[in-house]
Amino acid sequence: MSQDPTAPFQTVPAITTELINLSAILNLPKPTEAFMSDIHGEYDAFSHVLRNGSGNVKTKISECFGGQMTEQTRQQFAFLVYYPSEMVARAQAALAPAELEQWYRDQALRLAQLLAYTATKYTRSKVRKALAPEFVYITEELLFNDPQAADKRAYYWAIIQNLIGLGQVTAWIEATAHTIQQLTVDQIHIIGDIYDRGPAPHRVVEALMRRGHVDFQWGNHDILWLGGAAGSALNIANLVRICARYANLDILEDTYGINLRHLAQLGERYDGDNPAFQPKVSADTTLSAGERRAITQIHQAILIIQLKLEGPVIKRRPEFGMAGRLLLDKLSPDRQTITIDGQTYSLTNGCFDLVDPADPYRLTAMEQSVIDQLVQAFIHSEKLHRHMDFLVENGSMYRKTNGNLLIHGCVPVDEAGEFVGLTLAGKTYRGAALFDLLGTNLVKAYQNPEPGSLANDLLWYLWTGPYSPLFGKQKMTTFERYFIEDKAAHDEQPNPYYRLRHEQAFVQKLLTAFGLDGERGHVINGHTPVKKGNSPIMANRQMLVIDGGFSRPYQKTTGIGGYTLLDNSYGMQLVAHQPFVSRQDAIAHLTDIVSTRRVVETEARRRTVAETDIGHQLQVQICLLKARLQRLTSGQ
Ligand SMILES: O=P(O)(O)OC[C@H]1O[C@](O)(COP(=O)(O)O)[C@@H](O)[C@@H]1O
Ligand SMILES: [Mn+2]
Repeated sequence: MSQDPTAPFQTVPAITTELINLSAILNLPKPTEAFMSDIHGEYDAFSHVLRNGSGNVKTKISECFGGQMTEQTRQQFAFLVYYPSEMVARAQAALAPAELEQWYRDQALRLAQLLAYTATKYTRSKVRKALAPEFVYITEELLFNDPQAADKRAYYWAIIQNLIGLGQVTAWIEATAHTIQQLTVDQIHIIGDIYDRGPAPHRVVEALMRRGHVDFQWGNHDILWLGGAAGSALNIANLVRICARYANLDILEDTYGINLRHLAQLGERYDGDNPAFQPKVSADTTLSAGERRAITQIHQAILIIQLKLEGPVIKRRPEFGMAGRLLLDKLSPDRQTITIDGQTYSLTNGCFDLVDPADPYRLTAMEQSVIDQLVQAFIHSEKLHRHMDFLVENGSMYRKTNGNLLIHGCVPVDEAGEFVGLTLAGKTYRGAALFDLLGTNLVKAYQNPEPGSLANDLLWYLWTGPYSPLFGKQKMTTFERYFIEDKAAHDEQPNPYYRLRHEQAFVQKLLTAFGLDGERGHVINGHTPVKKGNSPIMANRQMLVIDGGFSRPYQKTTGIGGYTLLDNSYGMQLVAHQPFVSRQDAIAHLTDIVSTRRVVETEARRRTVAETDIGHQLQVQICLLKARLQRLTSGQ
């Protein structure tokens, strides 16, 4: 049971002080929340948005310094807050010693002023926790003293002068810039899909671990990795395939210590030039011809393992309703065609030599040993577990926060908008119950890896099952996308949710079904890139789709980088981002990648902490403390 936070306050003075403290907090402005999703391993782009607080740092600078700065100065100063070490290095390289000293003084003063401005929304104790411990004393002195006050001026400047003289100013600038980043956005909500397609998901997780104040809604791609760590062979086959597809196998080998040598040996059985399996890389890739060839081979080997592994799971779990995905047994004897749902398609780029027509789902001895070794490597990767522990501990299938519902994919429904779901042991789980069932099983499967158990099989269902809220489509046409040219066969049929989510009544029904206020809440979704020309704001502003558009391979579809959402005391704003080129480029050209802000909701009056979930908890504590005070003062 969680501890009673009012327990330490038992005497009249202690209760009185705490009551004053809590009531004051309730009156502070509501802290800013940022919502991001579909980061897909693009660490640099994500880190940029984290550093600029979805454009919020720049807004704070404008508010704090008003007309004092030119646009160029403001931009340079903003970049000092985002990338302090790089911007300091730039100044050091460009300025003569005397100019540099002046620069340090100017920047230190500005940073202290901006920090004071961003800190006004918070209690002193919260600000102290956000300060770098080694500079707490100095920074507090700068924060709470006015450089303009005559009697304090000399003291104030002496602190800055000493920081410079003692060679600490650079470290202080870096620490303070990070504190400003942190205070500009209080809580970060990630609506899923940190992993896959991009090169550095592990760095995204590590950045979030460092930063704290973060929660996740698991995305279907995150589930592949969570499931991998829990020993699901199918999840592993899928994620290794995607790593090969996007030339990211080094995440496995170098970051997570998963040896792919056996898989590469198996790959030698395949055609290194098969066009359907060439890695998807940008034109400026540094892959050698040999690497390209090896990846192409691995890609085929692991897809065939995946397709074979699907057979037994689909057969032992008829309740998953996935018999339509049994495809290897539908190949023609010559492997030139396949018949799906009565329609025969010719196959291109086939690679079925290791598929035994008499027993198509049987793994060869080598395939079996490759996948067994991979499963062991995933279960025992210490670093992977550290990252997945963080995702499990701070994550969930959905989240209700300050009246809003956060979900990666969808709430599965039928054409009429009625909730549908998974029937297990005669019981049908739909709506919130479906999420709860899948979430409980996920944690169970993660904590106790048991390949072949229902909980373990559900990890794969979450990735691709027809009623998986994280997938949201009727089927995943992976086989068809590799081997059939006819695009009609690639259709995955999105759940009717994606049509209905444009309607306000439907969104209100969802909110109510999850125990939220249908009139006031919002559903916040990730998962589906917002295509060029489409609006991310639907259902009379109650449905917000914020695929961050970080994924480079998908930027052709979105046309822009994508969206993030900010919710502060004034209301909600949707921030559109341009594609991010690179960290070096952003710093060299001071490009912010924030293009436009669209107001979703404006509050008639500024919202306070009292109107947030935390505020409601504080109000309960206030009631308890008042009752205790009354008992003490009335002598009961
Ligand atoms: O473009 P890729 O990487 O081949 O992936 C396509 C597959 O990804 C999916 O869209 C799932 O990934 P998302 O969660 O990113 O949408 C599948 O529905 C589809 O089959
Ligand atoms: Mn997704």
